[in-house]
Amino acid sequence: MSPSTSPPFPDDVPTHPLLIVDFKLIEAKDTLEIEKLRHAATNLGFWYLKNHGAEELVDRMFDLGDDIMNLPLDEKMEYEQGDTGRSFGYKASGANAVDEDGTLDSVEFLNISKDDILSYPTPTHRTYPSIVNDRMNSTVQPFLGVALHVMQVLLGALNDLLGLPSGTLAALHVDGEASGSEIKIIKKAPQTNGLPDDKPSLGAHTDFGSLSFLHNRLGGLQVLVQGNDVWQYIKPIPGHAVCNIGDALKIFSGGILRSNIHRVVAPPGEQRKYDRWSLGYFARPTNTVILRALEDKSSVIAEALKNSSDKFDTNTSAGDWFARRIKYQRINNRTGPESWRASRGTEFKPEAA
Ligand SMILES: O=C(O)CCC(=O)C(=O)O
Ligand SMILES: [Fe+2]
Repeated sequence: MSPSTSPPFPDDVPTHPLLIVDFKLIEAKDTLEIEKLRHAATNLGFWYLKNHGAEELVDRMFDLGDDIMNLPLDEKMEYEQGDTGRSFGYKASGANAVDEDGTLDSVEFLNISKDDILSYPTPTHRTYPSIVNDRMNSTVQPFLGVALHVMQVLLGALNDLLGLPSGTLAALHVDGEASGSEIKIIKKAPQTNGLPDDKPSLGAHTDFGSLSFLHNRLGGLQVLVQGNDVWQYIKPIPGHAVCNIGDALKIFSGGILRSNIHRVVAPPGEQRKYDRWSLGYFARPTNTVILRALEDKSSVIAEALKNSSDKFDTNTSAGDWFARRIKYQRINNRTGPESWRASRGTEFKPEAA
């Protein structure tokens, strides 16, 4: 699993270079670094983040993931997320569609709710395998602590870039108010089902929430850059997280921030023979927050809306938006291509469906 024991990322596949943002400089309110963040968040909506302070905890979370995924399937299935649009818990490989034809996904993951971690040992939403509980204090809570700090600093910087009154975005993401925020540990075993390597193991999507903080060791994550019809890999760089903007921030910002489409395929080259792990923290707004542009709070956003045909007013709460997207990816809820369309977010273009 560690970078030293798996083959290097090949140099003959299409990759997309991301800007590297230094977290410590953002924290110190360095003007040039904040400009770099502005560029990344408004153009591709993806960037590398270095000096985030989570690296050692990420390794411990991957060890936890390994122990969880090695549990017998029937034990993991006791914690299955179900078909009602709930995200927290276990999802077996093949439980979701990756496209409108209903092709099955090939990743398994465990999602652990921020609310459940903060309220532990009292569950807010649900319980988890005992391996998670056993490492709650030593590993899960410390990782969440770093992730929440990173999110709070980045949300603060984006808040100011959008010309919002101080604390506006923070007030939409309050710890202790129920939300879809979660840690996600994903395993993709080497492809054995004869599917070609470029068949997505996790279908093309935009992220559902506000900001994502992603860690991976092997390649497989790809972005589709606007104006380009070739999917490009994001090459993992040791010690660097990948951050990206999700639908909620795109909508709050009236489209100023970009929520870009991405997917996961088999790792490239020799890496394809190895298990691929990824770990994410997904920050999402409080469930009751309505997803609409914050034009009444920022002249910058109001101005962006004037020049846009989209009014960014979904009339939907963050909780409902999130549940809908989860629910209609589930293969058990599939009636036809319309189910996949019902699971789409801001990336949805009828002509591309
Ligand atoms: O595994 C990855 O690298 C990306 C996962 C992802 O995009 C997601 O879970 O939303
Ligand atoms: Fe994603």
